[in-house]
Amino acid sequence: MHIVSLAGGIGGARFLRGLRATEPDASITVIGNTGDDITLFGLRVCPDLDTVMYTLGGGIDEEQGWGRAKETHVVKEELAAYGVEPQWFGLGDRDFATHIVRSQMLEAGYPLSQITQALCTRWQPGVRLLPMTDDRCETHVVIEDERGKRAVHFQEWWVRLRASVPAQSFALVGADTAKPAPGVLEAVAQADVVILPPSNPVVSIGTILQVPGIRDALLPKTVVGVSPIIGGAPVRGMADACLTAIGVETTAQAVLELYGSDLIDGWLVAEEDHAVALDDVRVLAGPLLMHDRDAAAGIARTALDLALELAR
Ligand SMILES: O=c1nc2n(C[C@H](O)[C@H](O)[C@H](O)CO)c3cc(O)ccc3cc-2c(=O)[nH]1
Repeated sequence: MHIVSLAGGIGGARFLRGLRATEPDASITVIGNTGDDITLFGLRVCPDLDTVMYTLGGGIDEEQGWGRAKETHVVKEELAAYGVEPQWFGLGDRDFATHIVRSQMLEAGYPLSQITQALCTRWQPGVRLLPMTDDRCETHVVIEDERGKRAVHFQEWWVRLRASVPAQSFALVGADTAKPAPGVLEAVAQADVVILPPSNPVVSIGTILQVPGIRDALLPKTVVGVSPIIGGAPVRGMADACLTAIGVETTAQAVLELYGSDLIDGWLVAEEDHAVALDDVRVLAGPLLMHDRDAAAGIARTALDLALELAR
């Protein structure tokens, strides 16, 4: 069986760990969000690809959900001692090594997809991890603060500002000319089913769907999504701030409508959202909180079973 999944960071990675556990013999291709990528200190950082890679590879800081386990921060402290900005983004020493390898390979001319494959040789995530695109494509956020109306990089809004300044809009800079990375459209064409984890519907899944060609390739497929919203609040993260910015309510119903019934065939919601309904979409209610690995595997199992049933 071949499963394709789209994924952002922490929620997507934990869901994928559950998917891999519940269906260990399946071939799973993960199309990762690279809209969060940022260049810092001359190094290319790909937070969502790394979160998936470390989580599935056993190297993640489990409590934090991102970055490396047993991390130290000597380089960060040394950079701060030189007064080098930004100091609001926490790169650890072990994590720095990943960004150094990636940046060296980019400098040598390798595309991000091949670099990600090379990094995964070490981590053996048990899935094929592909960036959504090899092209540079970054999410910027239009905000208005005491410095006026301006666009900041997504990470500045997310990490430094903690989404406290309302986003007026998001712009995926480079999206118009971006192409899906090699292997992305082929994997989708070969997929038996497609699963959308409970990742951020705007700046993770929504970003991947903006890469020209990806959404269209998914339309004829059986796609099951797991709602990232439970009872009017995000399962984790600040998805509500992102949804509000694009004029969408923070409800499982509104996110389903945002994705659209042309894309979604099955929609998994929490018990309290059992009333969610949309023509041509099979809605299933069940436990949706990923308390631990078993819970994540259970949710992934339900999503996969629904997808397999709908694909029949
Ligand atoms: O809240 C934070 N999130 C950090 N994240 C998470 C990241 O900003 C976001 O959660 C994702 O981009 C959203 O999916 C990191 C992820 C990495 O791979 C590497 C470094 C960081 C650093 C931070 C950080 O300092 N603060």
